[in-house]
Amino acid sequence: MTSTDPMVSASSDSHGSDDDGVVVNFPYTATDSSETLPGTEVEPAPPVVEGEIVDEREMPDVLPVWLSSRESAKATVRWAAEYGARYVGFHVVRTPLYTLRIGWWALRGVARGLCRGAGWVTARSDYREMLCDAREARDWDRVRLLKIERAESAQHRWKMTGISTATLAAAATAGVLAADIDPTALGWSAGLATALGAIWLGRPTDTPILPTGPMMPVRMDLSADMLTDALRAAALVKADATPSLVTPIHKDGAGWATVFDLPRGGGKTAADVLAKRAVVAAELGVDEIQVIMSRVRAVAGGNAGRVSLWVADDDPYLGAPNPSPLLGVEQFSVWDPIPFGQDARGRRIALDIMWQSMFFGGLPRRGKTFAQRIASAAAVLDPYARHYVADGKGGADWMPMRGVAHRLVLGAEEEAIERFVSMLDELISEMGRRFAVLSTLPNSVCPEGKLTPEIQRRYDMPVVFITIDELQEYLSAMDNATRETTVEKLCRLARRAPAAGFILNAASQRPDADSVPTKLREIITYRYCTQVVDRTSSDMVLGKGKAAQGADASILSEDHKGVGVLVTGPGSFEIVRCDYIDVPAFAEICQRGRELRIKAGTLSGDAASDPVAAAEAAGVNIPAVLADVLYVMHGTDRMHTTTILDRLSNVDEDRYADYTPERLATELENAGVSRTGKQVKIDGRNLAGYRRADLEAAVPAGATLPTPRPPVDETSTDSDEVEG
Ligand SMILES: Nc1ncnc2c1ncn2[C@@H]1O[C@H](COP(=O)(O)OP(=O)(O)OP(=O)(O)O)[C@@H](O)[C@H]1O
Repeated sequence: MTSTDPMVSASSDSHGSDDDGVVVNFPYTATDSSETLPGTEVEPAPPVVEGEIVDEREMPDVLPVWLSSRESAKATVRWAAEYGARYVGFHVVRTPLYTLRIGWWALRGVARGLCRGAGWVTARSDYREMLCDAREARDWDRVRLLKIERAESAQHRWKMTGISTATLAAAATAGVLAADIDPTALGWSAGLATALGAIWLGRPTDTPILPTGPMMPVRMDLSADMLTDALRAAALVKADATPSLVTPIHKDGAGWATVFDLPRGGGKTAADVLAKRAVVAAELGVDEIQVIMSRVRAVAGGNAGRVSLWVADDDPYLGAPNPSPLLGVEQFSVWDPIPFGQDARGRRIALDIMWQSMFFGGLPRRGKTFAQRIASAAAVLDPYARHYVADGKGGADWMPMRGVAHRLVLGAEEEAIERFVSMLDELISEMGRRFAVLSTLPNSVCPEGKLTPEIQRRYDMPVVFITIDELQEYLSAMDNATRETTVEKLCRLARRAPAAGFILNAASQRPDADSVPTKLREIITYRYCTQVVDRTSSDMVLGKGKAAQGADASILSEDHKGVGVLVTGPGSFEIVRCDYIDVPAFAEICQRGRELRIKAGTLSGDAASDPVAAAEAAGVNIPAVLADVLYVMHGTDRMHTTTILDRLSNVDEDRYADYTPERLATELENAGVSRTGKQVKIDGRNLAGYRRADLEAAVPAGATLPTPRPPVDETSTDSDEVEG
């Protein structure tokens, strides 16, 4: 997978039990992958660098490990600088304590110096000891001899002391007179020398002058012993065995990295290590979110017992949101990888979405919709992508799509469900038409039986982007039979339609079997899960057995907004911090997408006839309540007031929660709406409500709808059996 946009230098890592095609997190392994990961951009890994070689087949490199890449060198220098600053700060704070301690040493040194005075004390104690010994032995000759020697040596010491003192005094005087040395400076120097000498004499021999203390700038310092202990505690390595470090443990970015082999004879595999991430993390004294592990496969020189480990200094998924690179892009092609987010080390993850389908799940308010919107936003910037959008909640999340979506279905009431189902039918018809056309094309034009960018334009087959948010709202509101056929239709769209240029992008909140039908999930190729409560829920979104392989979204916390586990293949996954596109930014992207479509003549369907989108594009000011009511009435000619109020609350609870029918009527009247009738009949029920035409009539003049594009041959066939 390649990126055409230089901004999108994408990569994807894997921690799975079989990292097909992704770069393992350890940057010193060249290609830790066995095959190309479908859809994730692989950043070319730096060459293998071995510090202390365990593998005899490889020669040691000249440079140390930390100099093997610019990132590693920069990280090490940054770490050293931070360490240095902490070290200095640590001692500066303790300066008063050091002053007191050194003062005490000096006093003690002076006392010792005075007492011992150039060996007098020692000489006297030695003499006494020898004299005692001689007396005890009644060796009177020796006693006499010692006394004579003592007198002589005392004479000698006095003489030497006198000579030394006289010499020092003469030298000082000569220095002062001849060399014009300032006597004060001399005095200070002598004082300083004396003080230093005293400190030296008074210092306890077992105490260093500057103590070492707990001043590491990072929260985690990985050592070989710590790693071995952790693996032993996790029962991955026996008590008498040790893992072999393939690369030495070293600082790598905001963490510590190594590649290690499990010892033979222990009966454990790299997959066992990945499955015990939480235990390894606990034993290392960090959160499991900080432990990034992956297998190193044979293609990268690895084996079934080789693990690449990176332990982050801190939680790598927190911090200010990362704005999406799409915000600054004028136009985008869905045939290119979509910038999606970043991995733990800040490396870009891009998704190649052609021929894929996507599913997003997880607990509410963790960033599911935001993540789902990234792919849709990229496709909005492609004027040759046609959007079908269904939002079961009918909130404000997808409101900006009104200006670009060929079909837009909001809410999950009975009538909305009907429109949702007919949208799926329309898509399946279109899929059939496309396969019928593709099957007639010569091999030279359609070599793989799939859509190509050329076929896309020549045969009017825009890439179809199907966004379904809050899928559970639709499925849970349906009767069993309808649910079953709907799931079947979705499965057909996810399984067959990608070859015809259909990309399904669905999201569901509740990770249960009804909301995430297993047979649909298993067909979907990319699955993304934000925080969930347990491993079972995580598996519900990501696939059976994924948590056991390490792809476990229950390790995420409430603070991990916009962070999720992305599964991109049978054995590949990554924890991704998604790029950030909020609703205003998404609205700008949709505005741009609309302009691109008008220019390319591809604006179609609902968006082409939406008066509010046209007015907004023309810069005409529309009262917010009028725009919002028209939005919630999207696709319907009339609506009961109660339904409008419910839907308005979904769009903006703060604004509309207190609205009563009377208040709504007043606000709309103030916005220029004149009702041709106050009652509307829907499904035989005649209640207070509004007609869409009355509201549209109130949209200020000046909003011109774009010229409709030339009619497209909509001939469709129900046959979708011609596979790509
Ligand atoms: N990539 C991100 N970076 C930082 N914060 C984010 C990111 N994505 C989402 N958030 C934050 O998380 C909040 C919830 O996001 P979102 O609406 O997508 O949640 P959700 O899971 O779809 O919730 P629900 O199921 O209720 O619709 C957002 O309002 C935003 O503040």
